[in-house]
Amino acid sequence: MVNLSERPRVLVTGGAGYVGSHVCKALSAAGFLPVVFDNLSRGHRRAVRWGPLEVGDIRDPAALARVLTRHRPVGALHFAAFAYVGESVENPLSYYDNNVAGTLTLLNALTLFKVRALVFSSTCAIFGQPGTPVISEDLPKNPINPYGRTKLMVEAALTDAGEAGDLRWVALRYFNAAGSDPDLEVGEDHDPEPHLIPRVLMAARGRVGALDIFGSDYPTPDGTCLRDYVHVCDLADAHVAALNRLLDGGASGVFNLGAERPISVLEVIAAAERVTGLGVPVRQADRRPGDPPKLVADSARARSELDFRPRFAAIEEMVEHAWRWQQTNA
Ligand SMILES: NC(=O)c1ccc[n+]([C@@H]2O[C@H](COP(=O)([O-])OP(=O)(O)OC[C@H]3O[C@@H](n4cnc5c(N)ncnc54)[C@H](O)[C@@H]3O)[C@@H](O)[C@H]2O)c1
Ligand SMILES: O=c1ccn([C@@H]2O[C@H](COP(=O)(O)OP(=O)(O)O[C@H]3O[C@H](CO)[C@@H](O)[C@H](O)[C@H]3O)[C@@H](O)[C@H]2O)c(=O)[nH]1
Repeated sequence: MVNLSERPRVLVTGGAGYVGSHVCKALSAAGFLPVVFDNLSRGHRRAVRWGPLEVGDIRDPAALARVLTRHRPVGALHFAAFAYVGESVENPLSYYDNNVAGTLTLLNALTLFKVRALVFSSTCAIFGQPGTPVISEDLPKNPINPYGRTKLMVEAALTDAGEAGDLRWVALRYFNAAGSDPDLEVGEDHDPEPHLIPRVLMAARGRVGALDIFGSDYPTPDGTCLRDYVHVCDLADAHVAALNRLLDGGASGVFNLGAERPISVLEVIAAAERVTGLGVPVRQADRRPGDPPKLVADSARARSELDFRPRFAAIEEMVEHAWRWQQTNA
């Protein structure tokens, strides 16, 4: 029997949230003890299942110092942030405060406690609308919403801090996280829920009214936005690989993580209708400010350096796992 307290501890900010909770499960399976640090503003106590929960805010240096003193982690994974494109356009200062100022406070605490390995949740929203068929790491970064700008600022801070000191870091730029744990131990649980796939499923079940399709006049084949939906469990595996790379002495780096397929809003709706056997009521709506028409990853670098090979690349699998989770939990 493995003694949990002897496992190497890793700090997981935002580990009570959607992506963070799935990563905690993968970290635990890989032999780590995830110590979740979360203010529960958007996460859930019940999603913290594989290690202790420390309730606190990344903008609070004293709370961070207490947790780092108590647990002495070998590395950190940083998910805590606000993460909604539309909300960031409406309330940008809260995004700069939480995502930029909060991360700087965390970085100072990690430096003080000599935690030198950090995996950061970045996003494809840092690119803006590059206009190329797929997005590789080195394309120009011109974010078109405050959310993307906050994440790009953090990448700049990490680059500079890494060059000036001992910090080694990996920024994982996810495209659209989707699906949920097929064992149904954790899932996507936001209130209110802004994301497309859960909202489509809620509309199918009659839990919300008709689904608003934000824009039908984009320069895309069916006029709706194209996104690259990537299964949250595949993202979780990439985090474990990135952490191990850093703990093994590997170099800092940035990686784009997607399933490398463009899927439109209408295609998500069609997949949901196939999976559920239900019709999804829809309504044409205006474009949502801040939305680029198309975001699709080139994940070749992650494939070669992190052995990133999505297990659940089909949109139907992502929708099916999200559907099973919703039916049992919401
Ligand atoms: N979901 C996606 O498609 C996606 C895509 C790209 C990047 N990301 C990034 O991944 C990370 C996780 O996203 P998510 O979808 O799981 O979001 P989420 O809202 O489900 O999880 C974020 C967690 O962080 C916590 N948190 C927020 N501010 C905090 C603070 N100041 N102090 C402590 N805890 C705080 C919340 O309570 C929540 O549990 C975010 O950094 C997000 O920007 C997400
Ligand atoms: O009710 C809805 C909800 C969404 N959409 C559209 O569906 C697409 C996907 O939207 P959503 O699920 O809200 O995801 P994004 O706005 O693409 O943002 C997610 O994906 C980004 C990467 O693309 C991450 O950085 C963000 O954290 C994450 O929230 C977009 O074109 C939206 O306009 C609708 O048409 N109707």
